[in-house]
Amino acid sequence: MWLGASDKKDELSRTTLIVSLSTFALFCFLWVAKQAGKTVPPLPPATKSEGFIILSSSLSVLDSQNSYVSNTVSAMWLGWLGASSEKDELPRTTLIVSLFTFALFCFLWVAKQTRKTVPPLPPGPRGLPLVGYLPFLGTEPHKKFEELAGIYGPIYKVWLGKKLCVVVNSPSLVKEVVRDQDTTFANRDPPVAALAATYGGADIAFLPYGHEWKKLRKIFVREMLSNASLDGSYTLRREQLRKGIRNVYEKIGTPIDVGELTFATLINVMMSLLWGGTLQEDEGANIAAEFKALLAELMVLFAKPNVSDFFPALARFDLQGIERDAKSIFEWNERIFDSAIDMRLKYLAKAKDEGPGITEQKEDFLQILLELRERDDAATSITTTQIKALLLDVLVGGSDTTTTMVEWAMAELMHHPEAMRRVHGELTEMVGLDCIVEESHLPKLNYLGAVIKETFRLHPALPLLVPRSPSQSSTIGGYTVPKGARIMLNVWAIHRDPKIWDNPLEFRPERFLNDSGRLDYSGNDFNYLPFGSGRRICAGLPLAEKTLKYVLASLLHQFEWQLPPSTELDLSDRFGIVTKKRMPLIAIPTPRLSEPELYTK
Ligand code: HEM
Repeated sequence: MWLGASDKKDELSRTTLIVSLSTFALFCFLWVAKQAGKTVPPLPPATKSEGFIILSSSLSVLDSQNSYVSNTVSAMWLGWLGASSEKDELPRTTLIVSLFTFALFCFLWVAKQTRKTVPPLPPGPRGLPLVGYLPFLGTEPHKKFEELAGIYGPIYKVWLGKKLCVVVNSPSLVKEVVRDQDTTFANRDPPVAALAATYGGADIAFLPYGHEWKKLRKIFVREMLSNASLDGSYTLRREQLRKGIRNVYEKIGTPIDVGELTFATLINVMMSLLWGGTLQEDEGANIAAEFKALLAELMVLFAKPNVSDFFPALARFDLQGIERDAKSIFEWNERIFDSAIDMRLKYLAKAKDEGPGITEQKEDFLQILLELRERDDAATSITTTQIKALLLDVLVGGSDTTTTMVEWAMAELMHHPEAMRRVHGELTEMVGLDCIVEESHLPKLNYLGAVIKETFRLHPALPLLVPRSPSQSSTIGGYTVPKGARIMLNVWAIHRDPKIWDNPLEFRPERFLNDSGRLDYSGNDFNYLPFGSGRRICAGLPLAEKTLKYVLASLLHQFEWQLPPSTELDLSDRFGIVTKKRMPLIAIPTPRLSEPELYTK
């Protein structure tokens, strides 16, 4: 079959084989003819060249059952090859040529087989020399990637400058990445700006998979965000949220930027979880305002396409100054963290002098982390840099994402009055209009839960998750994914795939009501992945889930929200590290609750 095949790639090795076989046949013919015309010659003196030894020993193996014949034949070969008779010249040359050609054939065949076992790179659009597909990506890469999925299928590649990106668009291939080969794909591919702003990538989000990442993640999930720790910090969250609600109440009847209000509230919530009341009231307020500006700037920097990321050879020139700006944010950040740590240490020293009891109220994240720093055990103790990296993960991971989702959910509800009525109905029934929402109410708010899930489906905050990178060359969907490539899991396309979702572009929370909880945030169903999946799934998920529902339930329970007169609701988005509403949601609150005191509690 192979000899008759017309595959051009096989042509060279086929020709080589044919030449080698025919030369060998010619040699056999000449040798037999020669043997027929003479008697067996006496044994010549052995000439010990390497080739003779190999040849003789291989013949011995072939004929190991008859050592006499074997010895005789090998002796003949040795003698014949070593002889200098002119009569032997032709068959000898023929043998050498045939052996050489045969070896060449074997070499080509093995090379071809090796090539065959390495699958090709995924298909993908052709780009321009040097810049690849960068000029065609536009300002909405998530939509462009969705469009390309329609053309190239469940996996494709794009070259962005010198960076090979592989985009995975189907649940079954996402599963190959985050479940079947999760360890291999558990590295990140941090952009230059992220490295500059996160202690060189020393935080959970950007550390490569390995011991340090596992240690920090364990501390984050088991110590900082454990159920006990979250329950214990409820009063901190409640206090900050109540402050936010009071703020809204003071502006009743006037247009409010919902995103701005939520962001400010969440920064306060996160800072309170980080270091509680360490900072004085007005100092805390100043720092919260500074952080707000800092994070907003950081998000802009992270979202900017950076030449240094696409052309690593140019990174040291920092052509756009992005690394420089990220470093200056980092320094600012560093000062705030240092001062909070310093104040806490002074407080602890004072507490030690003044006797026990005073430290008990401070079970915030900073306290947990400082206690870990004091441990002698290298496996669990952490450095000051790691403390700051973890604090940063809470602030960066927790504020912009959650704010974005509050804004989207509010906007979708205002766009779908029937869904808004249902949410209000549920809140009235489960909480009542004579008291305020507490976290204990949240599990009962099923419809609001479905609204949030549907919002995540239509508007995933990170539509391509946080890119991963394989630690070794691997195969996904039958294609090679080389070590170090950037892997983007296209949650945006999966959440909008009509083969998976009925009328995917419609906002229909009901689709999550009757799924018996199958579609949750755990990342086990690869059709629905707003928080990612596998080892690298969002580390802040328990806090995110709680905070988002708590903030939304409170804003919706206590107020009706209307658009300002003669404005229209805009539901378009703007791609970024977190993909948000293009236009801020501006809405006018009016009170829903019976007693004004309920707003100032
Ligand atoms: C609505 C809110 C949030 C959303 C939508 C969100 C989404 C995500 C996503 C998609 C990832 C990447 C997962 C992957 O690669 O598979 C991620 C990672 C991460 N998130 Fe969140 N997140 C949210 C809130 C939070 C909060 C509140 C925190 C911290 C308290 C947080 C901390 C982190 C960290 C540390 C990582 C990196 C995990 C790792 O690489 O191991 N996130 N998040």
